[in-house]
Amino acid sequence: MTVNTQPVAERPDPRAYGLPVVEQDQIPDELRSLVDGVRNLVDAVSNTEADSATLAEADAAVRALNDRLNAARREVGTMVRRTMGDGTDEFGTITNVVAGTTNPAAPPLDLEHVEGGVQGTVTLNTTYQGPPGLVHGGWIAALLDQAVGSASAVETSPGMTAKLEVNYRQPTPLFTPLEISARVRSTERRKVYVTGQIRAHGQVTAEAEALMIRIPMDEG
Ligand SMILES: CCCCCCCC(=O)SCCNC(=O)CCNC(=O)[C@H](O)C(C)(C)COP(=O)(O)OP(=O)(O)OC[C@H]1O[C@@H](n2cnc3c(N)ncnc32)[C@H](O)[C@@H]1OP(=O)(O)O
Repeated sequence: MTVNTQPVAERPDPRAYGLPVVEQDQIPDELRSLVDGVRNLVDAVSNTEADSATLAEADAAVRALNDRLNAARREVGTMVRRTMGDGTDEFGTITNVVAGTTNPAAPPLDLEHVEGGVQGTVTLNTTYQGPPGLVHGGWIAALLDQAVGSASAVETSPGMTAKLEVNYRQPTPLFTPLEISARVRSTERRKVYVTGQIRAHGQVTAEAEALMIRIPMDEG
């Protein structure tokens, strides 16, 4: 049977779709620390003016580490279950490029469930730079896509983005706390209409209107 009612309280368990699931609180502290360290490493590499000898030494060390870490890899599609501050459970892809717990390319963004959707704060460094000192427009869209997807998932059930329209109202600055928020506005069968905003210093810098299509769920 296909679920056509909304909102739905139950979320599908990714294990039913053959995907491995890791509990967020079972991710080792050492891996969390490594992710943070590599995030800082990417920033350092992006901006370094170190001499050639230092660069060659760093290159050799990083290549050796790659070999050691690649010796044991997770399955593609591995999911992580996170319990938000209010007790709502959310499943996400563990390497999601915007909010994946183990992905150093993902900025440190934790979206929390609030009435009608989600919100969170993130500060971006030059890894996310587009124009000088400003966030790349593609990353602005990515942050909004994640926020509308997460809002739709926690307010209804997980889905895919069918449409995302972004309005870039003001330049979005680096090194500034950005408030990311999204709210579900309405639902119609599997269609979920969501809006999202990014604010810096209380001013909207970008906003989105999105259509999410909920994944059809078989109920036995
Ligand atoms: C916590 C997790 C957060 C994750 C956030 C990240 C989200 C993402 O980035 S997802 C990745 C980007 N998106 C994609 O790759 C999606 C690619 N597209 C697809 O897979 C499909 O087109 C998909 C799933 C959107 C819809 O396909 P399908 O499930 O077959 O839906 P379908 O049965 O055709 O349509 C269902 C309804 O949606 C409508 N619809 C579907 N696509 C669109 C569209 N693009 N525009 C308008 N309406 C649409 C249909 O008209 C239909 O409406 P109605 O109920 O009125 O008849």
